[in-house]
Amino acid sequence: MGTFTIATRESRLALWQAEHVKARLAAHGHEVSLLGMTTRGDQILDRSLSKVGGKGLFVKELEVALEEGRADLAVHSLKDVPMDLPEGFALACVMEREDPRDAFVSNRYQQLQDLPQGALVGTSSLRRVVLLQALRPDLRIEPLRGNLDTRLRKLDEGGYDAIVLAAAGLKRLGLESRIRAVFEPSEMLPAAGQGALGIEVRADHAAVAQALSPLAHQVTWLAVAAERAVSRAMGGSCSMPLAAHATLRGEVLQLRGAWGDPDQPGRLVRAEASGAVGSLEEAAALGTRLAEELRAGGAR
Ligand SMILES: NCc1[nH]cc(CCC(=O)O)c1CC(=O)O
Repeated sequence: MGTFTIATRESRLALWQAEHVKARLAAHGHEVSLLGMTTRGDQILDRSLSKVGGKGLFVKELEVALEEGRADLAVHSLKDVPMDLPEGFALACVMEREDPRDAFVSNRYQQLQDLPQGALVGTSSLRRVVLLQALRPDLRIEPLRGNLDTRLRKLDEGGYDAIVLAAAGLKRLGLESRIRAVFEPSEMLPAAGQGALGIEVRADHAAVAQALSPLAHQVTWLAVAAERAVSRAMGGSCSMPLAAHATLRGEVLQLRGAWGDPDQPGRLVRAEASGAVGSLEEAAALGTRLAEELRAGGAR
């Protein structure tokens, strides 16, 4: 049995996720402690993330802690993890996915369709912006940043008619009652990896990788391998409005993707691909194929 330290951001959601992994490892007889830290992504709250450096901002400080041996593993929302980890790091485990869908949150309206003409919706995700514009071109969409509690507070203070958040984060924090409606993936396709947790380790740290193996969820891993391959092949970052979502039916992975044109609001390219997959490599190949179809449809 091992003794491990988890590097974690200190937002309520990050701490929930780290505690979740801690409990799972403890149930397998390991001794686990947490090392909380603040990342650049947590500090920069005034600018859109896509303008200041993207996904890596939430991950870098945690990787430094792993590198220096102050921690053995870092728990991430997979959605926030760059497609290619830096040399020397590995994604050792993908855990079972929570609800991957986006949620409509409002204090006055039950669903998107109920919003009046020109209503104000808060989100800073370019993916959500382009998908919302496709559903409701009349809406005014304004940036909304900060951790979950901050975003909900800004809604409650009257800054927006509605906001869109990942259902997974709300459910994990016991805030499910804030969800007025969930968007089905057919109307608002989730981001690659949304709702799944990924655990990063130093690539040479075999003991922790072994301890993590019983926590892995193969069905989720196959799905997110395909989704992340779409992002990788598209050169995806959070400055690209890109969605990718896969579900496994038996052996067949069904993958959908959508790309929004930042220069042409409302224009969306969609593609679908499916195939039997038995390995992460095959799942990733399906994602690469889907990216080719998006490109063939005009995505850049
Ligand atoms: N980009 C922020 C982020 N990263 C992970 C989650 C929670 C959902 C998840 O685990 O995918 C959220 C909040 C949100 O998108 O509303």
